[in-house]
Amino acid sequence: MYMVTAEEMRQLDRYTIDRLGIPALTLMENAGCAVADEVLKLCAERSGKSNGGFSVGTSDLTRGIERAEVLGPQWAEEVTHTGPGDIPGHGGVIRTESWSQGGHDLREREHWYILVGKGNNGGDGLVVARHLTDAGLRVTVVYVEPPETLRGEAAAQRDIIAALGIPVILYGRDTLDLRGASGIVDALLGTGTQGPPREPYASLIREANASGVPLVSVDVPSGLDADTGTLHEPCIRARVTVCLAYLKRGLVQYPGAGTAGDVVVRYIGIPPGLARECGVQLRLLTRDTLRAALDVDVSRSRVPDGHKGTYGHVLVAAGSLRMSGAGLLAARAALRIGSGLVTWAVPEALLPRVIGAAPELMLAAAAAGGDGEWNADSADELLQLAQARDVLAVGPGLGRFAGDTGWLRRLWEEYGGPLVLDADALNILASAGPELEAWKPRSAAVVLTPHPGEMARLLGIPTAEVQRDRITHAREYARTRGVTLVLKGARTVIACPDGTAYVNTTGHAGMATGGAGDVLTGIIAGLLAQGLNASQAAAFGVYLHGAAGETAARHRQHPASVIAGDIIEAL
Ligand SMILES: NC(=O)C1=CN([C@@H]2O[C@H](COP(=O)(O)OP(=O)(O)OC[C@H]3O[C@@H](n4cnc5c(N)ncnc54)[C@H](O)[C@@H]3O)[C@@H](O)[C@H]2O)[C@@H](O)CC1
Ligand SMILES: [K+]
Repeated sequence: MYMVTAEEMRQLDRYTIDRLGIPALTLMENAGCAVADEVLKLCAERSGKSNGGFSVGTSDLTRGIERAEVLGPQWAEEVTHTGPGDIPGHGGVIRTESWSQGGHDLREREHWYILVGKGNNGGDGLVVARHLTDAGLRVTVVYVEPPETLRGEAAAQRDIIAALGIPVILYGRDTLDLRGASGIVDALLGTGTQGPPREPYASLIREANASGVPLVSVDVPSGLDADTGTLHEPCIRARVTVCLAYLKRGLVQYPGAGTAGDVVVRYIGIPPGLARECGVQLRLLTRDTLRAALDVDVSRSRVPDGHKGTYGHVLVAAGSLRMSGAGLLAARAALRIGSGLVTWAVPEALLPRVIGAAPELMLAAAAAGGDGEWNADSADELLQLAQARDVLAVGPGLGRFAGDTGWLRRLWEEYGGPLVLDADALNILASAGPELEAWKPRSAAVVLTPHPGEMARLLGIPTAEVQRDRITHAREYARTRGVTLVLKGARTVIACPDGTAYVNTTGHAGMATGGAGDVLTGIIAGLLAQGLNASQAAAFGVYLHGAAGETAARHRQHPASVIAGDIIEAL
């Protein structure tokens, strides 16, 4: 599934309207219909009729066109049998699907307020108001600005609402108490928002949040930066966000993801493939994306006559006296993900202490010096060890590194296979600063796996700035440095040198635990060793890491109890 910025969405809208000739009013109609459908589902869930929704012909992609799920006796479609379909000459079934959900009951129970802004988001809201009225709900439209100020398609919708006699009030002039509502549709601000909501929008958003009533946002919660996920003050806290046509980036990145509630992306008539044609390169990372966009064999089939050489040999250079566990976790994860062989290189003095820690691992001593720490002399030994290995992973638990950037530069320039850099290796890379420009470009892949703090050091900016727009920073770095970059944290971003990028959704907050990152390094290295390219290994590795964390949480019965070793065991 593609993810777009507000500007990309505007271009896709314009293309659909101007070049394909689909009228803007049609898109707005579909949008409003889709949102009304989601509101009705919420009503049905609330009344206990939770085994379905009700949809009109503008149905979404996943469920196909012209679906009608039956919600209960008074919602049922009428079916007239005109004869068995298999007897020639007898017609088929006549089925009438009524949008009206009917019943006095519903009107008594459901009174929805539709908060309408001045732009097209408000226009969508007016379509919702009409459809909910037709479905039998009690509806009140709340204009935040005088209705005369609406323009274009939104003005056309305003006139229809007036012609139908649907009750409207003007915020600030008429009395409004949202607390009595059964639900609120937030159609105040969409992708056309500039900066924090101004008055009177801001006050109305605060009132809606304070009402305690379930909120359904149209496209994005009003007050959310659709591109970055930054929350302006104030911002709607939605129960459900019905996102139109394509997922907006801000709904997937925190803190935006935390204020959007359940996000439903609905088809509104814009061809789904248009995003690709228009050059959108950002996708949500799902099994489908892995299969279709990244060509990953998610079933992980193995050749029947394979041997350990078939599945690659990883060299992990990680761990030091005080942080040997980081190295062990990375190396064990590389094994568990299916590498044929894994060699774990440690400083010589550490070797006797880790023998037997994981009998499946091969061990190697590097960085002689007697203090159990890494030093600059180890470059030769590592390069020699790496020659016969398919992947080199460096970084977890290196600790104090007694040397300068020259050590890493040698591994970078002289090792010919894929390189995975994490943790302390990233700090060495960051300290290289602009000198990095002079490093010989690698022909084999580099995968960097920074957490936000490490990313901030790589970029020389504050961590908060990285977090403010994770997608943009990750993509910029990957493109300019020619590396595959995994920016860790909730909703990990995977950015590739060609500009494509993915946002992961697997995993949970319980994975914020010591060593989880080391496990990811091992997973990615292990996938590279098995022949996946850097984008595949990074994306699939992140996806599997999160999915394994979910399995571990179920096993432990609480996410907080998951520790890094559990993630390895759950792989
Ligand atoms: N363009 C299209 O073809 C379609 C657009 N759609 C809807 O249209 C929305 C985008 O519509 P618009 O571009 O009209 O923009 P919006 O409706 O998001 O908002 C624009 C209006 O809000 C005002 N505004 C902007 N920032 C503000 C702030 N911080 N405080 C107070 N007022 C502010 C502007 O003056 C403008 O009048 C989408 O989110 C979606 O809901 C859908 O109808 C589908 C089709
Ligand atoms: K909105």
